[in-house]
Formats: sequence, structure tokens, C-alpha cells
Amino acid sequence: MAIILDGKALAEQTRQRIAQEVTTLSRQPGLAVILVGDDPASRLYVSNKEKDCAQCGFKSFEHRMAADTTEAELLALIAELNTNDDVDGILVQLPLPKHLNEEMVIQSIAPEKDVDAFHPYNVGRMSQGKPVFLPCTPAGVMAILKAYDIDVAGKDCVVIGRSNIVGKPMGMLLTQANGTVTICHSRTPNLAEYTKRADILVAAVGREGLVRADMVKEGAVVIDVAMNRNAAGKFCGDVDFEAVKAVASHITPVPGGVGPMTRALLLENILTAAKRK
Ligand SMILES: Nc1nc(=O)c2c([nH]1)NC[C@@H]1CN(c3ccc(C(=O)N[C@@H](CCC(=O)O)C(=O)O)cc3)C=[N+]21
Ligand SMILES: [Mg+2]
Repeated sequence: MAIILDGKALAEQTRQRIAQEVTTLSRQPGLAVILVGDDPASRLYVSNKEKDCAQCGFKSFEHRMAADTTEAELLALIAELNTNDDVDGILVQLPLPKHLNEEMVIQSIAPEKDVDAFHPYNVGRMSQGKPVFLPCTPAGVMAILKAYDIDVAGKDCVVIGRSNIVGKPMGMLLTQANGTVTICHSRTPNLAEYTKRADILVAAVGREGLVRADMVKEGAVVIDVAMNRNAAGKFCGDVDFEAVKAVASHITPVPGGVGPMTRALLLENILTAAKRK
């Protein structure tokens, strides 16, 4: 039976370490969160981030904007936050309403306050192996591997999914850790041929039941990044957890795996931003 990679417990440890370090700083780190519209899921995510900030001794500044906010209004707020010394990190909750151009909005955030690491400057720095901030989800996965002494060097790593936020940067971080990386996606024929080779398999697609036990090598490390809702309305990942845990050596649960570590790495980035000032 696989070892369950307990992201929730690891995130709690991370927050406690950060809270401790914050007591040694001369000023409180601050996060500004911008939420446009009132999507209930987004509201919950934002309130969780504010709770995390409070636990770590960070200030958080919530900016709620109406769903029909114009791009000019949003860019004006970001410009103000870019020069506000109490704000170390700026997070614009995604997705934005359709009429707003996410690319333009992300590019308007000062790269040194871009704690999501979505700005092209930070993406470029990461791809050169000289990161300023690391993207929270892939860096959260790397932190889980490290905490459980899972060495990536020399391993066959297969990432399913090629999004800018998870799949592509995940492949880059595993490459930098000396893994041999294959990125698979919706146009990959015979997905199982690739996944069955993987020593480390990362699923980041968003389709319940995508990774079955017969697609996983005996003893593989299986990381599930997805957050789907199943028919019963419960969170589930891409991996058939019950069946795959009988084959894998290590596996992340959903919930309680990568999600909490995504939030923990955001806190790490805010602390980094504050210390650099
Ligand atoms: N600018 C921006 N940055 C983001 O990082 C960002 C975003 N927009 N938009 C939405 C997605 C989603 N996301 C989650 C992170 C952690 C959990 C998480 O902690 N999940 C828990 C379950 C849910 C809970 O307990 O609250 C778990 O997996 O155990 C969920 C979702 C960050 N996102
Ligand atoms: Mg849009």
C-alpha cells in the first residue's frame, strides 16, 4: 500500500515555520488580493488565503470589485498597489470575468510583487533556472517530494497536462531537478504507454478517472494536481485513488495533497517578497 503524501500536514508545518520567521522581521509582510465579481468558489479560495495570511502574521488587503469592472479600473488599482509600500504581494484571483484580458492584467503587476509567478518576467526567469518566485502549484509539488526524500535526479517523470500554470512549469522544475521529463496532453496517442514508464507521474488535467491503476508502474510516485467535483459534489483528482494506491509507492490525496501546498507556497513567496524589500 502506498504512503500517503500528506500535503495538509506539510502545509501546516510550513505556515508555522513562516509565522515564526515573521516575528523576526521589522515589518509585517502584506498581500493584496483582488477579486472581481462574486463567484462563490473564488470567494471561498480568497477567504482561505486571508486565513492563511492571518496565521502567518501577514497583513491582507482585500479588494472586491464588481463583476462589470472595466479593465481601466482594474489596471488603476494594480498600479496603485504596485507602488504601495505596505503591499509585498499582489494576487488577482483567476479566472477573471470574460470581458477582462487576463494576459494584460497579469502583465501590469510589478514582477517583484507577482507572488503567483504568472508574469512573463517570472516565467522567463524560472525557465532560465534563475527564479525570482516559483509558481505555487509546481513548487508545492517539489516541496512535497523533498519533504518525503523522493529524489528526482535520474527518474523518468511524466506530466499529464501542459497548462501555463501547472503542466509546463512542472516539467521545467522536474527538469531542473535532473529528472527526464515527458509532457503528455490531449493529443498524446496511447497515454498509458508513457504513464507506465513513469517513476514520478504528475496528473494535471481536470478529468476524474483519467489515471487508472493499469496505467501506473509498480512503485511509482503519483502526484494528483487536479481539483474536480465528482457526481456527489465532492472534490476528487484525476487519479483513481483507491485503485492506484495499491500499485504506487507514494500518492497524494485530493483533497489534502497538492492544494494545501499551493497555498503554503504562496505564503513562502509573500515572505520572500517582503524580505527582499
Ligand atoms: N491568481 C490565482 N492564483 C491561484 O493560485 C489560484 C487562482 N488564481 N484561482 C483559483 C485557483 C485554485 N487554487 C486553489 C489552491 C488551493 C486549494 C486547496 O487548498 N484545496 C484543498 C481543498 C479545498 C479547501 O479545503 O479549501 C485541498 O486540495 O485539500 C484549492 C484551490 C488556487 N488558484
Ligand atoms: Mg478573460
